[in-house]
Amino acid sequence: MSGVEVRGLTKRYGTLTAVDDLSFTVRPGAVTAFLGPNGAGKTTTMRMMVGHVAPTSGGVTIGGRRYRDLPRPTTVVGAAFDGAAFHPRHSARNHLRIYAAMGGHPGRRVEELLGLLGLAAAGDRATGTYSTGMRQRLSLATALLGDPGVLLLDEPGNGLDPEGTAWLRAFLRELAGEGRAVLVSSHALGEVQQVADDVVVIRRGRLVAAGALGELAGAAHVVRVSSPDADRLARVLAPAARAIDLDGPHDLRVHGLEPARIADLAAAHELRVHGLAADRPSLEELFLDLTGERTDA
Ligand SMILES: Nc1ncnc2c1ncn2[C@@H]1O[C@H](COP(=O)(O)OP(=O)(O)OP(=O)(O)O)[C@@H](O)[C@H]1O
Repeated sequence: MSGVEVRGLTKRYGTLTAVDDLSFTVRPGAVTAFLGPNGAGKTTTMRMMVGHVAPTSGGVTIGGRRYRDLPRPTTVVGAAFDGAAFHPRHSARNHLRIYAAMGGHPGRRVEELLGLLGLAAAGDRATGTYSTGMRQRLSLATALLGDPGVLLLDEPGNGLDPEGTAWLRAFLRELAGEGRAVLVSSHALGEVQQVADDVVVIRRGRLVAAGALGELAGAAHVVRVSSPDADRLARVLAPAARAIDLDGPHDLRVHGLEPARIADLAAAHELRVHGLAADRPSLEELFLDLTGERTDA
C-alpha cells in the first residue's frame, strides 16, 4: 500500500502564506492526525494533495507519483472534504452511482458501501434530509468507492454526536488495519487522540511537530525551576528549550528540556537552582503549546 510524501509544500495567496515549506509523510497502515487551529492551512494542504489547489512550490507524491500522473486516481486516493456538497434532491444511492460511473467503479461497490456505512435503509432518501452524521458517512462512502489505499479526510468528526464519534474512530482504525494510509484533519487534539498513531501539527502553515503520538507525549516535558538567578538562567536555557515561561520573580516553567540537562546547564554557568520539579502535561496542553493557543502561559 502507498503512503503520501509531502515535500517543501508551499501555497501563497497574495501576501498570505497559507502553507509554508511543509514536509511530512503519511505512512500506510496508520492513522495520522493532521492538527492545527482553524486557518492553519490543513484544508489547503489536503486540497493540494489531490490537485484541487496548485502549489506555489514543492509538491506531494502518492506512492511515488504526483496525483495528476495517477492513471486512475480514485483507486489510489480517496478524499472527503469538510462541508462536501451533495445535490439535495439526489438520494445517497444515486449520488454514489454517479461517482462510481465517473470513476469506473462497479455498481455493486455502491451497495457494499451503503451497507458498510450504515446508509442502506436511508439509501433512497434525498440527501437534503440527511443529518450531519449521515452526510459525513456519505462523504466517506464516496471517498471509498475506488477502494483506495490512501484516505484524506478533512474534519470527518465535525458535527458528530458521541455515538457517531465512537463509530468513526472504530472505522478509521479498521481502515488503517487494512493497511491504508489514513490522514485525518482536526482542529482539536481530543477528537483524534484516541485513534491516531502519528501526528502532524501545523501552525500558520508551518510544521511544528511530526511523529508518533506516543513519542510526542514523551517529549512533552515541562519542568518547574525555582532559582534566585531565574532571569539569567532563562537566558542560558533559552537556546536549548522549546519555550520558557516566567512564573514569578524566581520561578520558571521550562518546556522541552529534561531536568538533568537544566541542572547541568545551570551548574556550567554557576547559577543557583533551589528546586526542580518535572510536570507531565496533558497532550492537550502540549498541543495548545505547540499551536500557540495556550492561554495560561
Ligand atoms: N482561495 C483562497 N484565497 C485566499 N486565501 C485563502 C484561500 N484558501 C485559504 N485561504 C487562507 O489560507 C489560510 C489557511 O486556510 P485553510 O482553510 O487551509 O486552513 P485550515 O487549517 O483548513 O482551517 P479550517 O479548519 O478553518 O478549515 C487561511 O488564512 C485562509 O483564509
